[in-house]
Amino acid sequence: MAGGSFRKSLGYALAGLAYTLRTQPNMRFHFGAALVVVAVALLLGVGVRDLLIILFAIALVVIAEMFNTAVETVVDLYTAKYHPLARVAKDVAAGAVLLAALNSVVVGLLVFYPYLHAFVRFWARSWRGGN
Ligand SMILES: Nc1ncnc2c1ncn2[C@@H]1O[C@H](COP(=O)(O)OP(=O)(O)OP(=O)(O)O)[C@@H](O)[C@H]1O
Repeated sequence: MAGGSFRKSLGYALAGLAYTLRTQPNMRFHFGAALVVVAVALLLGVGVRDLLIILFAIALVVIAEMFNTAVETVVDLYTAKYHPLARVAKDVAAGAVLLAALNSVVVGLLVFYPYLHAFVRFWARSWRGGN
C-alpha cells in the first residue's frame, strides 16, 4: 500500500539522520550551533526573510554532512586499503561540507552584523559614559 511504503521510506530516512547524528561528532556540533543561532535570531526578532536565509544555510550544512557520511561509508564498504580515488571521493565530499560551513558563517555575519554593530556601539557608549 502507498501509505505503508511512504511510512517505511520515512523510517529509512530518519534512520539515516539518526545514524549521522550518532556517529558524526561534526553533525552534533552543526545541530547544536544551529539551535543556538536560531534561538538568538528569534530572541533578536530578525525578519522572516533573514530567518529563512539562516535556515537555508543550516540545511545546506546538514545536507552536505549527510552526503559526506554517505560517501565515506560507501568508500569504506568498497575498500579498507589506501586508494587515490578513495581519497579523492572523501576529500571532495569533505570539501562540500567546508564550503557549506563557510557559507553559513558568512550568512551569520551578514544577518547579525546590524545587531552586533548596535550592541558594540551601545557597549562603547556606556563604557565611555562610565569613565
Ligand atoms: N581508503 C582510503 N584511501 C585513500 N585515502 C583515504 C582513504 N580513507 C580515508 N582517506 C583519506 O583520509 C581522510 C580522512 O578520511 P576519514 O574516512 O577518516 O574521514 P573523516 O573526515 O576523518 O571521517 P569522519 O567524518 O568520520 O571523522 C580522507 O579525506 C582521505 O583524504
